[in-house]
Amino acid sequence: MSVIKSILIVGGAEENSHWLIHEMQQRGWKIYHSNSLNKVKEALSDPSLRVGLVYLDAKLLENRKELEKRLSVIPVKWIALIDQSILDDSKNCLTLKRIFYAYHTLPIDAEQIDCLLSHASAMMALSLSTQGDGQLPTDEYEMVGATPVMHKLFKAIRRVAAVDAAVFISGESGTGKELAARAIHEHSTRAESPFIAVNCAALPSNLIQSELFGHEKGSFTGASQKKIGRIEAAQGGTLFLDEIGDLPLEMQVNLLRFLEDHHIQRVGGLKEIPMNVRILAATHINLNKAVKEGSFREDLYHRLNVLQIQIPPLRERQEDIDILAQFFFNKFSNEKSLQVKGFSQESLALMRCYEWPGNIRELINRVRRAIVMCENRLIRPCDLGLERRKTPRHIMTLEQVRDNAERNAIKAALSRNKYKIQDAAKELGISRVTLYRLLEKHGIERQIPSDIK
Ligand SMILES: Nc1ncnc2c1ncn2[C@@H]1O[C@H](COP(=O)(O)OP(=O)(O)OP(=O)(O)O)[C@@H](O)[C@H]1O
Repeated sequence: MSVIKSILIVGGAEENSHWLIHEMQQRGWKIYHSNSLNKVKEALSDPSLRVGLVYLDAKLLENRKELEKRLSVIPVKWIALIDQSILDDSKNCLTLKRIFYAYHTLPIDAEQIDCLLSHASAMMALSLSTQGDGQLPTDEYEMVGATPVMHKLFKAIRRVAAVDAAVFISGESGTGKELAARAIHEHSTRAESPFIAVNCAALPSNLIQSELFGHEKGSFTGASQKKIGRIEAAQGGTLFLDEIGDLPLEMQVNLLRFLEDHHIQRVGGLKEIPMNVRILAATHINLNKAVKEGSFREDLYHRLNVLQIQIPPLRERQEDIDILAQFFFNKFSNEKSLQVKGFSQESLALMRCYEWPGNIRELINRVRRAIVMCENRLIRPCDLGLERRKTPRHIMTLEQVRDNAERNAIKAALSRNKYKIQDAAKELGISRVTLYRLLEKHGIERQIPSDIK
């Protein structure tokens, strides 16, 4: 699931801050609001606080040094809410650059702020995790994601977790269906009871009945002991039926019967055992199609499909790739005493435009492999096995083409202007702050020019 979400909001005229607080609460953030930087004690005791929003007006900027001092001791990534005119003063720009993760010019666009907050929050959690305090850009179920589509997913998970109906989780292989199922369980009132995952595709056909429903001693050759089945093991908790589309038709009938009357009978047993189990099911195949083709029972499909959760493929949330790659890098890099510090810009760029047919599972494998194979400070495309997979120019998205053009123009302007930010920005027709932001965005190395040190 997403970062446990708390924000500290500082300042703002009453009506503006009320509106902002309301909008952010709607999007699942927990808010601490203070009119003054002196009164943020309560927020500081919340370990999930990773990001702060401050209305940076001319009054606050009057005592710039004091402001910088106060902001920098609060361990969050700061986002400034500013009037466009603040950028006219180069000293303001410096303060923005030094202290803030990002800024947003008023009026507020709640969607954009939500997105900025998610990124800042995830980046803060990443820095914390690299400092070794074990905090990650996730909650305890380790679902990383800062994009709007992942936000929607986290919200949906919380919503379905609050009720007890069956949930059908769909998504391509390796997208995180099981992780989502665990998150639903952990957020539900059943969290203290067992979560049992069954991969229906991996059950040997002759043992499915006994695996799911259990058996009594001596009920068939080899049944030397009584065995509790997976359904019974989930008593009081949640049963996750993965790859449900692979369940043979005859087993589908038995499962349906259990879903309808909430009782099971062990193989060879006579007793009807009452069950209290919540069912979550998933598949990567199109079950609608399977129903039409007759390989999946329609009545069972409707029983399982009361609520739906759809997990997006990785290629539809490219903006999460950097965070995910860094997350897995942090997770696995202690496997090799590390010379390796992270990813080269080229690797990150290639990862962003790669299709990821195996989704997050493939990303994990490639990052793990790269950590082992890498002989340099930074992981290169060849370490990831992505060097020949560069998306050919003719199928680049417009966004990628724009990105490349932007990066090249900035590099050329910097080099023409001897890396002087002010001159390069002037030539490019943008403010210095914008140029700093773009350097950060494209990971372009820079020298701090003497005129703004
Ligand atoms: N959002 C996420 N953040 C971090 N790790 C993730 C995320 N989603 C998935 N993973 C990791 O990716 C791997 C694959 O996830 P999972 O097994 O849940 O996928 P799945 O969709 O159930 O796969 P399959 O269709 O093959 O059963 C797991 O190691 C899981 O921990």
